[in-house]
Amino acid sequence: MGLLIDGRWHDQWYDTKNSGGAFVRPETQFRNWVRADGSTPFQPEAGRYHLFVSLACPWAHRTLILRKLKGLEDVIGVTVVDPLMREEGWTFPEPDPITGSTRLHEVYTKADPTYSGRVTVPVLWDRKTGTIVSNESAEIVRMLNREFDAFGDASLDFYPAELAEEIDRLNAFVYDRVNNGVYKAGFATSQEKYEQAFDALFAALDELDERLAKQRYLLGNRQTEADWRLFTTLVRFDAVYVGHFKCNLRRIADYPHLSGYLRDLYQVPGVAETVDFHHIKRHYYASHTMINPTGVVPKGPALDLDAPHERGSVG
Ligand SMILES: N[C@@H](CCC(=O)N[C@@H](CS)C(=O)NCC(=O)O)C(=O)O
Repeated sequence: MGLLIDGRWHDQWYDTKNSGGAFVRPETQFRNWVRADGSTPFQPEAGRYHLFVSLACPWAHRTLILRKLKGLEDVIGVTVVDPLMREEGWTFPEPDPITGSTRLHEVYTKADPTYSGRVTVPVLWDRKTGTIVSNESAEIVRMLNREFDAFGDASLDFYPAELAEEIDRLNAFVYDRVNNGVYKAGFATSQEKYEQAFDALFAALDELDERLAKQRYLLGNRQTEADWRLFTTLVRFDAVYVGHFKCNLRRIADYPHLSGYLRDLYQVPGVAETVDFHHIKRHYYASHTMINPTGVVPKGPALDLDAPHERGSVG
């Protein structure tokens, strides 16, 4: 695992020395937008854009879910990286047909030969101009939700204007405490920073569980972007974060409402196809050798996400 400095790859892990043992996620750098109104150089077109994802990564997973639900599979192509992320960072099992790269950092230096920063998934690539439009999942999902409606299912809107403010507010809370919260717990190198992240995470899960006692989804009776952003962390939680990231006060299976809510979302047609537990477990347990030096991947836990969710009558 490493990063690019002036376009050159360096194998080096996150430095937590300057932050008292806390994991601090760096800002994403490619922040352009595909816009249907022509206000940017990136117009929506079928076959023009391509996603580079890891099936293990919760941030990339958001983009795969939106692509699936919005019916954009024939419009936007996908390349999946190898589950293991080691000395060379993310790599491709065979040279990527879109850019000819064997490692994701080559995709970054094709876009910007002097790029400095981490090489992360997801990446939204523009085949026409040979560059990265965005490597920020939160913004890619917004593009997929709205800007490709000429090609996908325009009747589905996961970020409706009347709920936008509330979605943004919940997203900020869920990002800090849950999505990034599990990483802050798992990547902390001091007891204190780990415990802070752990306490904040479980207080947030308790609050979300209570909220979901009264309503089927986070914003009421319709699925929104906020649900899919929470889902990708919940679905990894019992398989990986409980053990590997030491988030073990409770499992999602122990929460009366979050557990059914997770199954409810998992059973939305098409979503289960975006979930790959082999990639998920192998990536985390075998890539983070500073946390799990043997790289041995646990066989369990037994999960039954196809069990009845009984959420239809909530709210
Ligand atoms: N803010 C980014 C974060 C993406 C991210 O951190 N992805 C992880 C995989 S789960 C990654 O590629 N990490 C590689 C690294 O940090 O070197 C987003 O949401 O798109």
